[in-house]
Amino acid sequence: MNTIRVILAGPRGRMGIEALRLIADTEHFELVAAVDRIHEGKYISEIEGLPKLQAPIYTDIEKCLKEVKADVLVDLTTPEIGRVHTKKALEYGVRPVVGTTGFSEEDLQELKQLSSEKGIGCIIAPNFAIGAILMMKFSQMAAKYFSDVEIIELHHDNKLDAPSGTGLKTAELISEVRETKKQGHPEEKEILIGARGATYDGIHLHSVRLPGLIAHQEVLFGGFGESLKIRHDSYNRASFMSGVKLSVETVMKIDVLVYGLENIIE
Ligand SMILES: NC(=O)C1=CN([C@@H]2O[C@H](COP(=O)(O)OP(=O)(O)OC[C@H]3O[C@@H](n4cnc5c(N)ncnc54)[C@H](OP(=O)(O)O)[C@@H]3O)[C@@H](O)[C@H]2O)C=CC1
Ligand SMILES: O=C(O)C1=N[C@H](C(=O)O)C[C@H](O)C1
Repeated sequence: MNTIRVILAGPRGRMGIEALRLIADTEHFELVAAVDRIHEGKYISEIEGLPKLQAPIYTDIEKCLKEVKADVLVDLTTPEIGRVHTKKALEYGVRPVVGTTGFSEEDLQELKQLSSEKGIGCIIAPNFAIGAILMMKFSQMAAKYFSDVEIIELHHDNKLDAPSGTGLKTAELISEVRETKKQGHPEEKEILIGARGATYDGIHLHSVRLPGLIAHQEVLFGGFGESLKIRHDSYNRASFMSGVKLSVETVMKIDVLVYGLENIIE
């Protein structure tokens, strides 16, 4: 297999550190640079707690893309900077693999257009864990038979975006097949604003944030005298890494933007 040259944005983050380990442990991946908010001009190996990789750190994505020859940019940062990184990578012909969540519909449309104009592959994956992809697929299957559904996503309390990318993607997938309906009593009233959660196409989405959690989601379906619950739990961030690896390998073979690993894992 040819070596894939990777730039990683967000190397000191919870996901970034795990991604550095993945790159270090994968023979055909090479870390050629990292984009961080601080540590301009240093090497990853000089930063305490990070693997001993000899890759330079840049604080400016454009400078990095100009100076470093790379195939793929893996972005694990924040929506504000992640959208800039993704756009710049596409402009410089580097294929983005984006785990960062919180992009708007407009961001996705703009990036999709740029990717197709440039003919450069891009993967935006709200969740890299195989079990989470299956949870979303199974939920879409179930929604054909159960149109009453509520999503509860539970995350650690350092998460910036709500609902989670996974919760939103699940609602999108369900709404593709679900008969549109308003759930609950027609005269239902929220005594406390927000009690029924957010809604996407009439699907209620509830976000829980607690210390001790990592990433969890339940999709609850209700029918006549029965219910179905589909749950996924990530107990550590290593659970996302097989999906990151697959995405880095797959993005090299595509020339459009793919949103969601359910489109890759058949
Ligand atoms: N797709 C998936 O499967 C998963 C996606 N995620 C998503 O990945 C993203 C990162 O999550 P997580 O690792 O937990 O978050 P962290 O907050 O731990 O890491 C984010 C990192 O991005 C860095 N950062 C912020 N601004 C910039 C910038 N301007 N340039 C470069 N780096 C920057 C932060 O640096 P600093 O510390 O200095 O602020 C931090 O190191 C989130 O959007 C999250 O939702 C998370 C888990 C799984
Ligand atoms: O921030 C996180 O931690 C996670 N973010 C992603 C999301 O928003 O769905 C994926 C996973 O749930 C962990």
